[in-house]
Amino acid sequence: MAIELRRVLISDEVDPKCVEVLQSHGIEVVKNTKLSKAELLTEIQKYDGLIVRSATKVTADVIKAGTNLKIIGRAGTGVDNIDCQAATERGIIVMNTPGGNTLSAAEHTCTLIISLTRDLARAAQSMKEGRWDRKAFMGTELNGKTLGIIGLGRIGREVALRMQSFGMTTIGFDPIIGADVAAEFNTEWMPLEQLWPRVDFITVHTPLIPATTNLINDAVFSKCKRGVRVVNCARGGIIDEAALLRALESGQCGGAGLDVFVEEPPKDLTLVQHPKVTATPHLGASTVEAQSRVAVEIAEQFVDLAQGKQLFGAINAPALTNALSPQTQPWVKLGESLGVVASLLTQGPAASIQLVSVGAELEKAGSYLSAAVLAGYLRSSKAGGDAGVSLNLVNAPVLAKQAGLQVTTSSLPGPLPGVSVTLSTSTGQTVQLAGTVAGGNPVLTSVQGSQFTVPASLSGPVLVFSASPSPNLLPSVIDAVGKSGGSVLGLSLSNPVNSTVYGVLNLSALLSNGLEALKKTVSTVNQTAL
Ligand SMILES: NC(=O)C1=CN([C@@H]2O[C@H](COP(=O)(O)OP(=O)(O)OC[C@H]3O[C@@H](n4cnc5c(N)ncnc54)[C@H](O)[C@@H]3O)[C@@H](O)[C@H]2O)C=CC1
Ligand SMILES: O=C(O)C(=O)COP(=O)(O)O
Repeated sequence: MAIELRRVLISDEVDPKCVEVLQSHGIEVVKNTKLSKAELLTEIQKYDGLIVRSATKVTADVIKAGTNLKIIGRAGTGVDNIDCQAATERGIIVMNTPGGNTLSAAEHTCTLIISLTRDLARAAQSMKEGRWDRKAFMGTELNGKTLGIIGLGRIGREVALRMQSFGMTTIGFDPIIGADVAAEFNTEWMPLEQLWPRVDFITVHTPLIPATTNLINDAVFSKCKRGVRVVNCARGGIIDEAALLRALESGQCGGAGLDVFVEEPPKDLTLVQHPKVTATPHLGASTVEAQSRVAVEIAEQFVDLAQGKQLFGAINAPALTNALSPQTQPWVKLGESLGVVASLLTQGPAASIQLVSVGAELEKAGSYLSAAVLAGYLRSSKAGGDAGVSLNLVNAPVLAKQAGLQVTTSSLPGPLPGVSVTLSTSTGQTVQLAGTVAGGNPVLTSVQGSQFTVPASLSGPVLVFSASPSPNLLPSVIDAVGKSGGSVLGLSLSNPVNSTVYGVLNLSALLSNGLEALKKTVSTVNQTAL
């Protein structure tokens, strides 16, 4: 499945290679780093894709204004400047380039740690001012000191390896990376409470999330050795700025290296101008190499998606990850169609959907199949999302969850691949559908356990009905379709179950004269374009 990407806006200072790669694949690119918020709100609707660094704030109103937006790319790591929840709800993919700037951020962190031990910035400044003040700048060695690393992900571990070469002992904490993995980069994992009293330096390498906001605060400083030094090259706010200032003033904190701030650029310069602070203006990723890498990576990730090759770096579209290949496309279409048919055969909101995939080919397909069923169901029943938001594999799972729909998926072995969907409504109605892909096209094989003698094609305009079995049923239905202004391209009828048969008619076009004539012939009838 390719995502149509005709025009992309780059609104932050991204390396020119990004433009080159996109343009060389026929994607029109506008780079404008001077847009005000108001201008961005009007401009954004012209674009299918947006590429940013950390400066552009991609807020919910920008996302809502981006009525054609399909993808937001972050040429870098942190996506806290993008309202990912709003993007997900509108079915917009958010992707970053994890790893492209890791080494630069790690090197910058090490630079700040080393600078702090020798008060490098102030010493250099004093010489520029004509002084030769050797007594004022007595440093400390790193050798033999302990570095506490909070967040042992990509950057944290590179910092560990580099600082070990200065003779530092590295200890760290991460809720996901365990002691065994930490040991691989010679770092002793320990709970925070054990870590605080042991460290001479602390460096943070986590995302800014509720659990890490103000992670280093007054209470933490009080548990550390007097004179502990801290570095934040991750996100402003992981170290409580007010608490840091208090600790610097009291001497509990001996120095801070700050690359990031709660407000960027900071209006209040008290911390930045503090003599014990070495501050840089969010330069962690600002190297020629990192910028070149992230620019090319984000552009290539966009191109891969536009060409339907692969989805890499997406942070909000788990269902899409395995759904892009040409082989999976008919299955996605089947899932959507089953969702639509389920909505046509039920009234009232769905309470639960159970999806069972059959066969080894579909063993790992549960996530995109269920997302496809939900997208089809929600689209058809108009049960999820704002009007005007198109439902897709990105937003359907989250909108279904918001609507309180319980979704379960499982897989069964079987010689022939297939999908079965059981949908129950809050009023106790249940519909069970099964389908498969035949000749590359989605088909319905049964309704309520009753098999179609010939599987019903789930493509194009269809009419779905239920009726009491009777020898005259088919002639009457075909006659009624004719009276309603339509012509029948194909027709499939299920075996009777509980004195009901189900039928799918493939039409040349949706019936323009409505369904009144048919309603006289069958029990329930609906039409839709699949
Ligand atoms: N200053 C700059 O220019 C740059 C800053 N960054 C920032 O650096 C940070 C780290 O980036 P990466 O290492 O690439 O991310 P990562 O995702 O590889 O690692 C982050 C780690 O933090 C851990 N973590 C999450 N919650 C935690 C908690 N409560 N306590 C301890 N650890 C926790 C995660 O489990 C994960 O292992 C991010 O905030 C990113 O935005 C990244 C690149 C450049
Ligand atoms: O990648 C990140 O998380 C960064 O913080 C880098 O930010 P930047 O692209 O330099 O604005």
